[in-house]
Amino acid sequence: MKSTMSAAARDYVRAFYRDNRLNLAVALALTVLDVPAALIGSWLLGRIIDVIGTGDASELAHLAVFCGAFLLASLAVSLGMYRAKCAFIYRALAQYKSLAFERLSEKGVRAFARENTGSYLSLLTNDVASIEEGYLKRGFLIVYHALLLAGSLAMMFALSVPLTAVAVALSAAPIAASVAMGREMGERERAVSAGNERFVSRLRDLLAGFSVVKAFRAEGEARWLFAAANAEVEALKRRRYWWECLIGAVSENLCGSLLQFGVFLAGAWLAVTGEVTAGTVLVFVNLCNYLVMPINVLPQFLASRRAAAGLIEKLAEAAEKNEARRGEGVGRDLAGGVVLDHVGFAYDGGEPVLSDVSLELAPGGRYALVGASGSGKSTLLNLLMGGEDGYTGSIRVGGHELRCVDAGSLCDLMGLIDQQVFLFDDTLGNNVTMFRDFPEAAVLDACRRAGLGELVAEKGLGYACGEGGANLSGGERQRVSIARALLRKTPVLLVDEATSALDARTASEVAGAILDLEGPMRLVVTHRLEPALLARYDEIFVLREGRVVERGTYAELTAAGGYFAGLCAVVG
Ligand SMILES: Nc1ncnc2c1ncn2[C@@H]1O[C@H](COP(=O)(O)OP(=O)(O)OP(=O)(O)O)[C@@H](O)[C@H]1O
Repeated sequence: MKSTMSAAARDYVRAFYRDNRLNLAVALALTVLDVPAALIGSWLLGRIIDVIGTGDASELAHLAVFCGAFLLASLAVSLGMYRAKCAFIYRALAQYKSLAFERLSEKGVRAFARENTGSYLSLLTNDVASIEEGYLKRGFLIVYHALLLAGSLAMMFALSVPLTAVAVALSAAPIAASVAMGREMGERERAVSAGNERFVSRLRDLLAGFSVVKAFRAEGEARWLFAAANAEVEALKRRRYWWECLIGAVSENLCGSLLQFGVFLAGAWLAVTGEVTAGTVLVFVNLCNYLVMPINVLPQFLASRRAAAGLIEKLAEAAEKNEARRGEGVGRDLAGGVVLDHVGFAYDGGEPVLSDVSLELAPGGRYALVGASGSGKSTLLNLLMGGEDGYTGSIRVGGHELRCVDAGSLCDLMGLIDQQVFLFDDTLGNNVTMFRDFPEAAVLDACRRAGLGELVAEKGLGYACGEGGANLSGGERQRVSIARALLRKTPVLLVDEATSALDARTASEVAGAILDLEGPMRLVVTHRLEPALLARYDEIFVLREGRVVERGTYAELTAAGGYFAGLCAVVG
């Protein structure tokens, strides 16, 4: 199984064993010891029957003492085994999930824009539960049952060769049936994983969009969407469970009844002819259970383990997709500024969203990007954030072509104040610092400049923001995003309609605060065409259907009386 795994998937398997080999070794050693315990139990039953036949009371007393000691010893072995297994399995899972999250957090920014986060939720919840059951727990059970099968056969062989031959012959058909059916199990397990992924995606959307659903009175439709996803995943689980039961029933009926009756009858005949004792027949009948069980479960367990290995592979593939780009580092002085030269861009081979865009943005400069809705403003900011590589022309950042710049270095350069603000269900302070260490004075200063001064003075940095920032107003949420960007002090600040949720006065104050900043180059997308603010930009770029149709200072553009002047007239 290991050889078919990719190198990336093997990394995840290695995460199970990191600093966990001692737990594994103890668990395996005690699993191995548990096998003779089961076989000795069968042997004891046979001995007791034979002693009854001889009527030797003192031998029976010895056996009773031995039985007591044996039960205590096997209990100790079992408890030790379970404890070591628990220690191994749950450490392995914690390490596996940590590695998965570490790899996901290293992905490029475009990964989270383009991929379905529902699939990651499923990979880290449902699939982890399948890996726990199918890969880790069943791994031990496979060892146990394989040894039990081998040990039972060896013991049978030692007790009676002809009776062992009968048992093996009667096991052949059910083994073949069980192996053949086990293959289908893997398919069904994978189908359940894919169904879980779709279910989690749908549920996440319905819960995240709950307010929209309510506002639209679309509860009935939401229930229908949920019901469809729910029914699909449960139907897939039903198919999987049915197959599991079918394998069990076929193996148990074919193997269990046929084997036990067959061996019992053949053993009785050998006992009548004096070849074996009655005790030996009883031991055989009991050992048949240890043949039936492994034949019943081993193909299933091996199939589940293969299916679970497939889930590890799936996670490895998902984590590798859209990996953050490693490339050239760019100095924070941003020598040469940001230069776009005849840039064009289209989403997924569609119509061009940007065409022939050429801009020069100097370090420390103030630039505004204006244009009607859908003219490509956000797309342009997204390109500068490294969100898409498929542009034509050239974008040079500090002298380096953007698509060759290291993703981490680009993040250090670019701060984004976005339209949509994500807030953690945590304190105001942690939401501003994003859990990183900053001097408190710097945090307070950023809050004050972002217009959060009053809130912080009244409620403090420890104020709980609530889920998604539910305890803050829309404007306060946006100010948190502005405070974050101010605190990071990146050389470039990209601002996408950051003041849209603020009232006119606060919006002007916040936009003014961004313009007042010393140091960063600012590119501000704005629909607010306030003359007092627009007059403060070094240059305004006017986008129309993806093209820069006008550029200049506010005074120049208004004097020209073109498209920009028209936009100002409409908005004003
Ligand atoms: N991820 C995407 N995939 C496909 N098309 C997209 C995507 N994002 C935006 N578009 C399309 O690209 C065009 C430009 O969108 P963009 O968001 O850049 O415009 P905008 O000027 O920022 O608009 P607004 O002012 O309304 O925010 C639109 O036609 C939009 O539908």
